[in-house]
Amino acid sequence: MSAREHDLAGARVQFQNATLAFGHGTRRIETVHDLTLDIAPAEFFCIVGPSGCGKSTLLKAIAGYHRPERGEVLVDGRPSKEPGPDRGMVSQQHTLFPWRTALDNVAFGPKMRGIPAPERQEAAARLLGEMGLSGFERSYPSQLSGGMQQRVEIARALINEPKVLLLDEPFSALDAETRRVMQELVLSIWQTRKLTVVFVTHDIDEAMFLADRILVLSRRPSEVRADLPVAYERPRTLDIAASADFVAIKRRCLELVREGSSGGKFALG
Ligand SMILES: Nc1ncnc2c1ncn2[C@@H]1O[C@H](COP(=O)(O)OP(=O)(O)OP(=O)(O)O)[C@@H](O)[C@H]1O
Repeated sequence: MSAREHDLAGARVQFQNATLAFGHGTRRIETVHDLTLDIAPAEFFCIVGPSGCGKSTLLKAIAGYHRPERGEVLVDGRPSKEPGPDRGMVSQQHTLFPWRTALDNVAFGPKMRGIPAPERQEAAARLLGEMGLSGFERSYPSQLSGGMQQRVEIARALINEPKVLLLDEPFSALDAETRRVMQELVLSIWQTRKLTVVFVTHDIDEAMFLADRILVLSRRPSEVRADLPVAYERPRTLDIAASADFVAIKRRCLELVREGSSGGKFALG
């Protein structure tokens, strides 16, 4: 691995006894309680759990938008105190500037960092090509489908050469077919760039298709219900998905999330 490749490879993400909360006193809402977690460099890590348990807050803590009340959130050993280009985030909401073209949206980060126009535009065009959007550089977000807008969002995160890609239910608004294509795209980005990916989803099938590991969280204030390795080769074909072990992991995930949603007790050993 060259020095540059080493520079670009994924970062280690760690939570050390981290408690995440909003507000104070009687208005305090604790989302995540005393979480200790180690996500390896270049791991594809999925988080599932009941609605409102704090999955997005976890991603925001890694991104540096939310500081832990107690404990630490570390990226390559350094506390994540503020957002930075080493952590790119894509969510379900569209956050593209509607008045900028796809190219200018993607080139916006480098523009803010003072990268000259020809260089940033060339990099943005290259990434849009990689996302399958050649020919749409001059299109505005309103002229693109939901899936195409998400491709632009991903390109906008990738142009900063992040070591960690944070994806917050990025495909939940897309139809099943587009969603499957986008999942393949994210896998290919991850495999090519060796990034660490932290992916939040409500969809266990999506997590099973993508993840090296699945973290199942309980209801708020959430704690870890299970941390399940999904050690299957990719692509995960129908044969793999139908195997008894694979189905058993999926079933366990589903039961844990359902119990979490209804407040039931942890029943599986
Ligand atoms: N800025 C904020 N101020 C106060 N409370 C907040 C804030 N952001 C989130 N919360 C609360 O924290 C809790 C966790 O929210 P979060 O969005 O992290 O959950 P989630 O698991 O991602 O939910 P969902 O699956 O529904 O997207 C919720 O109860 C939410 O109302």
